[in-house]
Amino acid sequence: MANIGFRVYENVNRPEKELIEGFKGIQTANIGDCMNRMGAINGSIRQMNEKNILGPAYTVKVPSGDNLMIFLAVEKAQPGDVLVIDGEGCMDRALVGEILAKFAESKKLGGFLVDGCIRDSEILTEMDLPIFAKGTNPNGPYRNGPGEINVPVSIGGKVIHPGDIIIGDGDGVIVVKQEEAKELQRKAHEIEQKEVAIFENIANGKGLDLTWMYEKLKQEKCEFIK
Ligand SMILES: O=C([O-])CC(=O)C(=O)O
Ligand SMILES: [Mg+2]
Repeated sequence: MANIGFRVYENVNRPEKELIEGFKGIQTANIGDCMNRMGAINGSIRQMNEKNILGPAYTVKVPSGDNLMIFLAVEKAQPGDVLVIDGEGCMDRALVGEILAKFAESKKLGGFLVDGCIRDSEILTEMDLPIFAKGTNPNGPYRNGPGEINVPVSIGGKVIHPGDIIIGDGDGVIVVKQEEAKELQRKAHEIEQKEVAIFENIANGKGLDLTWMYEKLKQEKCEFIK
């Protein structure tokens, strides 16, 4: 009988490195615009140290305030993997601190995305390892388990599967399925090009084309009052 709630799936279907690297330098906002503005996780999980995150999800599900399985996940993850930790959004104690972060950095992991809190934050914010979390709390975690590794997790309103591509910058985090990555990269580059033209027009004094806005106002019969 499977030990539901306390188990480790050891194999992860990771995307090719080149597929992941295709997102380098693309703003999350532009990727999100190619997903009908539906691709981001909740903004309560934010960048803690100005380091952008990019890599395949290595997921961990832990009970509120317990990090036993996070130690195992950091031990087992591969270089580049992003530790995606479903900590049930707990704000009452931290799940990751200096020890785990330095261990992860020594293993060249891709960073932490925590639906929960971190601590030792003055050190973590100085590190090169990308860290995204909901907040900080000096209360440490328990280390009792249970927990699951490489199961689908719920992070900020989105389901994240092991091997999904995690892309995060100062705006927040977008989650992309491997099979949709190539097309999104192409579309996001198109948006970048369009925006280059928009900014050129603004800079050259040509203003901003607001035809779409006036059409919308007309359609909704917006009233102008003198
Ligand atoms: O003690 C813990 O498990 C969390 C922590 O502060 C660290 O990783 O440094
Ligand atoms: Mg600590």
